[in-house]
Formats: sequence, structure tokens, C-alpha cells
Amino acid sequence: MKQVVIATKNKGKAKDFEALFTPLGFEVVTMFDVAPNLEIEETGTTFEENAILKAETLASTLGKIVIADDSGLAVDALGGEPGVYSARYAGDHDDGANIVKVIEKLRGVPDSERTARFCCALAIAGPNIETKTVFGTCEGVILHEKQGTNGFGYDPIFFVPSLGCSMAELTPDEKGKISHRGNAIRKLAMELPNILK
Ligand SMILES: O=c1[nH]c(=O)c2ncn([C@@H]3O[C@H](COP(=O)(O)OP(=O)(O)OP(=O)(O)O)[C@@H](O)[C@H]3O)c2[nH]1
Ligand SMILES: [Mg+2]
Repeated sequence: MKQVVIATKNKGKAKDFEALFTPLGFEVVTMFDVAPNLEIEETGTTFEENAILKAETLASTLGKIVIADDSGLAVDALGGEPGVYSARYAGDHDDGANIVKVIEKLRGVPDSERTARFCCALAIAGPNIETKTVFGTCEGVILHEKQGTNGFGYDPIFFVPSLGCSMAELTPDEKGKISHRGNAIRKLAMELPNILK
């Protein structure tokens, strides 16, 4: 099976990518497999900048084509927070604490003003190609408490109005059909067979 290298150490993202890439005929390989000790500091101020940083760093380390994902939650009533700081909003990769912080900050905000979106920038970089980025989003509403146990990050408090359930109540396949990550990959999919040989 052809392989696609993703510059991530997030197991939840890796699961999302497996659901998205397996039907396209690719096996997903992550930093846990190819560069477990490499730390890439996310110093960018936009999703695109961080995605490019991660993709280009791992691509030059491996000498291979790599895809990176920088993503997060933007809540309208919080002026777009947590945004690029989603993973480290209340504690470094502490999904439980991050969720509590968002719920606390939105205490008293009515449902009609709890709109939010997940954002995902994907960057593809490597030898002999020009780095390219695509962007995907998914619209939702922030719940008052957790609902569902699938997914990762903020999925349990992200209600998807079109499906009438939270992101954490979807299987990885169902999430991929509507998610920011799925929407971004669909923008790259046409070109992937030519790039990832
Ligand atoms: O509920 C969620 N469902 C999602 O589908 C999703 N996608 C992103 N996020 C949040 O945004 C951070 C990304 O930050 P991020 O792009 O820096 O990734 P990360 O640090 O977790 O891993 P890496 O890929 O950088 O190794 C994550 O940790 C999560 O908090 C999500 N939350
Ligand atoms: Mg990160």
C-alpha cells in the first residue's frame, strides 16, 4: 500500500486521517513511526504558518513529501479564541481542561450566540514540490456540557446542527464526511495521486 506521512503526534488526528486516507488507498504514517523525538515549535500566528512549519521541518528531516495539519476551534463570542492556541488553551494538550475553560468563558451566553467553527490548514511540502496549503472549516455550536465519547479535543462540546448531534457522537467515517479536516483533504485529494507516488 502507498504511504502518506503526516507530521503529527496527535493520536486523535491520526485516527481521523486513517478514516480519510484508507479509502483513497494510502496507509497513514505519523511522527510516532518516523521521527518520534523531533519537536517542532509552533511559533506561527496563523493555522497556515504552523502547518507549513510542521510540513517543511519534517519533510527536510526525512527527505520525503509530508503533509501537516494545524487546526483548532474558533468561537465567535470569544473573538475567535482559542484559535491557533486550541491545543494549549488551558493546559498543554489537556483536552478536559481546555473544554472546561471554553464552557466557563461561555457561561451565560445564549445558544444563538454560541456559534463556532473548526478550522484546518493542511500543508504539503517536500523535495521537488512547491509547498502548498489548503483550508477547511466546519460550522457548529458550543454545547453547555460534554456529549459523546468519540473523537478528541473539543469534539464532545461541538454540536453539528446539520446532523443534530455532537462531533463526539460520530464515527471517524461520519466525522470525516463533514469535518474541517475532511473538507480540507477533499481540496487536496485530486492532486494527491500525482504527488504521492
Ligand atoms: O475536537 C476537536 N476535533 C478536531 O477535529 C480538532 N482538530 C483540532 N482540534 C483542536 O485543535 C488542536 C490542534 O492543535 P495542533 O494543530 O497544533 O495539533 P496538535 O498539537 O494537537 O498535534 P500536532 O499535529 O501539532 O502534532 C487540537 O489539539 C484540538 O485541541 C480539534 N478538536
Ligand atoms: Mg501542535
